[in-house]
Amino acid sequence: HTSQRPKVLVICGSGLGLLADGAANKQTFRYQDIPNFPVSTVEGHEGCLVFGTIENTSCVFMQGHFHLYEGYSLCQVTFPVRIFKLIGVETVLVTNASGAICPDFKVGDIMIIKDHINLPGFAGQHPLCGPNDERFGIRFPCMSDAYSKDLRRLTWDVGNEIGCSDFIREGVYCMVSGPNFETIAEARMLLILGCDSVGMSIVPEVTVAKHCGLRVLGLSLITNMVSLDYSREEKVNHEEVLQISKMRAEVLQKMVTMLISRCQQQSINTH
Ligand SMILES: O=P(O)(O)O[C@@H]1C[C@H](O)[C@@H](CO)O1
Ligand SMILES: Nc1nc2[nH]cnc2c(=O)[nH]1
Repeated sequence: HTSQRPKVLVICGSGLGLLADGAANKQTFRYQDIPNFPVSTVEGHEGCLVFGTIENTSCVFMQGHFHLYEGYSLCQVTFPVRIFKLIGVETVLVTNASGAICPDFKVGDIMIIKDHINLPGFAGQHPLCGPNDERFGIRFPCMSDAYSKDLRRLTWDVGNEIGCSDFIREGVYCMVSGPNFETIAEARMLLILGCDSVGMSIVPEVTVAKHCGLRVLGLSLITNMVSLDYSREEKVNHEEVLQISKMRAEVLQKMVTMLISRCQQQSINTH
């Protein structure tokens, strides 16, 4: 149904579907119309695939991704990554919303993901469990460089250029399965473990992307501060997450659009 053959996949997290707005020549398909594609069940995830171009780079945007807490297996959650690998995608830009564990972070910060902790993976919920499909990658992939250093550096440069260096951070993202937000004891544990932010997504997709040789950049929008203190009265909710995503969507869109066009200009080919 499309002649576009994207080189870049952008996965839009909660409330971040607007990231596709920077693309030209758009063609949109609903997940529900694509055979065997999962459908989005969470508010803030439109459930559409948008093909388009940024400068001369062909891209595809997933407006909404899938979560364990929706009842999907990790095979279903990561299925689109392998589809796009087969279509010819080389770079994956994942975005999501997360809560700050690092007390120095602020709501509205954009955290460049330096590394992650795959907490469900520790408990055997891992997308690469089962027979290894050698067509995609090796049995024991290395994850010590999951997030491209070149793309992280480029993100700092782009952030400085568009004047948002004040709210760009870099840190370690931890995935939990959700759907509940953290207890205070859990949040304190995550701080001790070295996590800077916590959320419910993208680690399975990044793991599968890295396994099949894709280059990955991860940007996590800090939508709330996670309570580390029993005396704190504020309570996090999904509406607040969506509200902050909406507030930052425009700047993130500018950043993503510039990053994609810069990648093309500099033709960074290292993974
Ligand atoms: O889908 P992402 O990871 O962007 O969104 C986070 C995790 C939950 O889906 C939701 C909770 O508010 O935000
Ligand atoms: N687990 C988790 N996911 C989030 N997504 C957005 N904020 C949060 C949070 O505080 N905790």
